[in-house]
Amino acid sequence: MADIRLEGVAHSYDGGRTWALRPTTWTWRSGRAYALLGPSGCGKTTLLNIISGLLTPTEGRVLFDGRDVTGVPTAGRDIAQVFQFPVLYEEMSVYDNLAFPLRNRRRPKQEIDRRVREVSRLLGLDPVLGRRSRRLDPGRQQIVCLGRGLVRHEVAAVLLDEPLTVVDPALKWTLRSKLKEIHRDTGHTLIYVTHDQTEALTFADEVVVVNEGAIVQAGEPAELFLSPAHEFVGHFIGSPGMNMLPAEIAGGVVRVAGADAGAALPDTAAQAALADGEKLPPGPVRIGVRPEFVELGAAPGVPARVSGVDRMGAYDLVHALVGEHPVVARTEAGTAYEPGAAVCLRFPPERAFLFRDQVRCGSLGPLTGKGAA
Ligand SMILES: Nc1ncnc2c1ncn2[C@@H]1O[C@H](COP(=O)(O)OP(=O)(O)OP(=O)(O)O)[C@@H](O)[C@H]1O
Repeated sequence: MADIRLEGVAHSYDGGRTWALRPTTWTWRSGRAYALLGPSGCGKTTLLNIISGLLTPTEGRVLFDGRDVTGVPTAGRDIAQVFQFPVLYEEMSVYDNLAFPLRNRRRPKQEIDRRVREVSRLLGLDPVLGRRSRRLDPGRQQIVCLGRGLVRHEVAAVLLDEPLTVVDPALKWTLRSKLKEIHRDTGHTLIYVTHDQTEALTFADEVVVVNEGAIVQAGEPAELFLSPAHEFVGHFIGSPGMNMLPAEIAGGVVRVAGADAGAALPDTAAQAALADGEKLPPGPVRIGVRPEFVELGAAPGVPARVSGVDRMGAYDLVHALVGEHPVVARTEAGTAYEPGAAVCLRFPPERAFLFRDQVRCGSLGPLTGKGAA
């Protein structure tokens, strides 16, 4: 296993006209389980193929434990890769497919047998160990591919590119928890590519969110949910995603639709650019607040009108309009709000953030003195 470092890595497929991956510096730390999360076409596979050596980046360097491997092909990198669709030796038995990476490296027979049986047991492959791979359905074949990717202890990393696409939805949950179990057992560095937030959040120690060829934030699942650093993370994670409301900072106070929503507190990064005690500059911002944290009630607050209620069973989603801007609040099931009702919205200080040019610059603080709720 190794720390895998990307230094200023960027990639263009068309001679620099467009960039599938914009200059990226990032370290994948040895032994951690990462999810690489982002929408289709954002550059996830490009990034993965640069790590595995299937692709040489247009710019930058790839380092494995400090060793420059930028020009080293896949075979010289000691990487295991599992693709979206099964790639197996179809005429070989499941046992032989699992044993293949170990035999290839001339591991002792006993060790091979022990590892194959461990992985087989964890992935539920024992009943089909002797069967030819082509006789299995595609879902089972993909599980064999997973096993083959995980069978070696000493790989630099295991890269998984949407590996559960062909697997039955009911089995996905089981397999994800098996993957975690195998990860705990082997301590592999895992990088798991997905565009599915549930898959990413339930699997990874750390989720790396990519959008338009750039890493926009990385963190533990709770951090991405509770403290998004970029509007994209707010939208993409959560269901429904974060509300974004246009607002204005004036005299250190954030105003929305004529009401004071809270004090404008700069983030640490924004604070560093400001003189001691200086406030966030006046002007337009967007308030980001998750539906889970929007409070509905009587004045004071930001005036809104209820436009609809979705009864979800376990909870309700109350849709409201602030002027013409939609806001969703998640409430307990059986809320009494009806479409057309006037309501006031409050955004808890520690749960509402301020964004400029999509990047977080601050948060909403409690109002003191005049205008305080
Ligand atoms: N071989 C290629 N030649 C030209 N353009 C490519 C090639 N592979 C990918 N691209 C483009 O690069 C961008 C990033 O693609 P990439 O496959 O890395 O994204 P992704 O996030 O993995 O998407 P998906 O989830 O759909 O697989 C996209 O605009 C894609 O069209």
